[in-house]
Amino acid sequence: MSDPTYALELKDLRKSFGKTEIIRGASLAVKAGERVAVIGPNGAGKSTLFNLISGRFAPTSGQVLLNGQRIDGKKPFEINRMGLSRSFQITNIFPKLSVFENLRCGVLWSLGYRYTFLKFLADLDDANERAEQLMEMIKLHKKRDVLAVNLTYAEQRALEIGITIAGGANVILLDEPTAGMSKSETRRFIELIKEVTVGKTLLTVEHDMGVVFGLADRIAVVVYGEVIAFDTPEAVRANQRVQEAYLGSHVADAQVGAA
Ligand SMILES: Nc1ncnc2c1ncn2[C@@H]1O[C@H](COP(=O)(O)OP(=O)(O)OP(=O)(O)O)[C@@H](O)[C@H]1O
Repeated sequence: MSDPTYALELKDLRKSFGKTEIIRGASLAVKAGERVAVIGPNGAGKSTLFNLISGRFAPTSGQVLLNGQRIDGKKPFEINRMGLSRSFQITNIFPKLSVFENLRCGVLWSLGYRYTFLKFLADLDDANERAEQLMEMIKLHKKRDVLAVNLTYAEQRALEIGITIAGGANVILLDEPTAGMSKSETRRFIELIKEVTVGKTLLTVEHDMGVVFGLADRIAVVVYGEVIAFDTPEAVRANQRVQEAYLGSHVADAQVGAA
């Protein structure tokens, strides 16, 4: 039976590419409103998990449930309309449109096939209003008419988050949201992510341990295609199996030390 108290559930999820099994029975149950960081060594399968959740890949077996409903095997846009939105490491903003226009496109796109042309005209006011609200939330209201191409890198990432949340999805997937940012930009950005995802369920793939410990209520540790631990940052830090499998590496030690 599915449990709608979980915003997102993975049940014995498996994915093979050719003969190689990359995701090997991953299970995870994320409560509504939780912020979860997915960590693990390079090649552990974090991006593949995100691709399975967002519908880019269909699993070989197992289930993915969004708010208690099966979504495995559905198309990305169907999953999006059911309430899950993903932003990519590769930016998906329109460079030649302004901040406002980018957000409005995000809002209108999320309305999808649900409206006819007449309804579209009626919705336009709502979409404008929602785009203005989003602009305030991501603190780009002073850049309203600036073309996205002319924003700083950090501003572009903020815009991308605005587009990701534009449709009002309640489960948000962010792939390395602070990649490429300076330390001070990263600190500000973590606060921004926290603010704009209040009341939503957040999953991030993250390499930066400072971000992980600053953002996550719980951490899912993926090693060799399985979730070997899912617990609070403190408990994960103290977990023997995690230390052996992942945090024991020199690089991770240095990262955790810096956190
Ligand atoms: N489309 C694909 N076809 C074949 N193999 C793939 C495909 N996508 C991923 N893989 C393989 O699956 C494994 C896991 O990759 P994945 O990108 O999910 O790991 P990751 O944990 O996100 O790694 P990183 O931290 O380096 O981004 C890798 O060995 C990768 O080569």
